[in-house]
Amino acid sequence: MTILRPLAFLLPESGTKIALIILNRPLDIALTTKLWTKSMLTAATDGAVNQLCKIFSDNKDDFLPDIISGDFDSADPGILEYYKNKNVEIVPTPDQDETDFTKCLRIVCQRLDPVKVFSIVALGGFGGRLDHSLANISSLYTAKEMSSLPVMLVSSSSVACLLEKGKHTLYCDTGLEGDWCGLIPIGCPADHVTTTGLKYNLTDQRMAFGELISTSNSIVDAKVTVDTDQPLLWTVGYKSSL
Ligand SMILES: Nc1ncnc2c1ncn2[C@@H]1O[C@H](COP(=O)(O)OP(=O)(O)OP(=O)(O)O)[C@@H](O)[C@H]1O
Ligand SMILES: Cc1ncc(C[n+]2csc(CCO)c2C)c(N)n1
Repeated sequence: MTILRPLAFLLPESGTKIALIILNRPLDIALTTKLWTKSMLTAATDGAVNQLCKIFSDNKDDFLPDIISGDFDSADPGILEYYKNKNVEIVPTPDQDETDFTKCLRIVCQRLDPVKVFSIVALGGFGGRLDHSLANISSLYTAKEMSSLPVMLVSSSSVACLLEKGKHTLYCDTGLEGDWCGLIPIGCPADHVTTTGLKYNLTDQRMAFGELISTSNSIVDAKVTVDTDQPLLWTVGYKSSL
């Protein structure tokens, strides 16, 4: 059984440290700053350095990532040079069979101390290109082979993480949960899914695209349970402040 508080990484408590991966999507200054201060390790993937420079143009030295990785087809060469001169570690990941995010996750999982970090947060998971967004979800599957830490994909209004087959207790008690959630059988159908704590619960039901997927659902109990025979994507909206 796993226990997860999916939005804990958004709380200001200093005891809950994260590893932060910045993806190449427009960044929100307030959210990025908040997550940065909670990070023990920060990594930027390729074109994400352009996004960092855009929002922190006047104070980018206060937000130097620990690692910049990628195939470097998107990062502005001048910006990359800037970070290199600031002694930021640049890790080229030229392989063209995996996305920069998957390759960055592997590096981060090798470097982080799983005792000190309670989750890996990837900022900029959705929006823009659908192929990238789907690849980012696929990376959540790959990440399960790299680390037992939860990986949270974050966009401007949604958070998503992968629930492996088995029983899960999700504490949705941060006060930041939005008014919608979803449970999606994205890799393959799940034949037996039971939930509690949701407005629309499932009772030993089959979930599959073209049959039943759970969208526009909502949390009605601070404790949500999910019992599934296949991995499911859990997604929830969040409010940017309490
Ligand atoms: N439009 C997008 N939507 C969601 N995620 C994105 C998008 N664009 C980029 N990303 C994420 O940011 C990472 C780094 O982006 P980058 O600029 O390197 O994209 P790319 O060069 O087009 O593709 P790749 O990252 O696969 O080499 C990607 O691996 C992906 O996870
Ligand atoms: C079947 C298949 N489809 C697409 C790609 C292309 N691709 C996937 S990830 C990636 C890296 C992008 O930075 C690239 C180019 C491939 N290799 N194999």
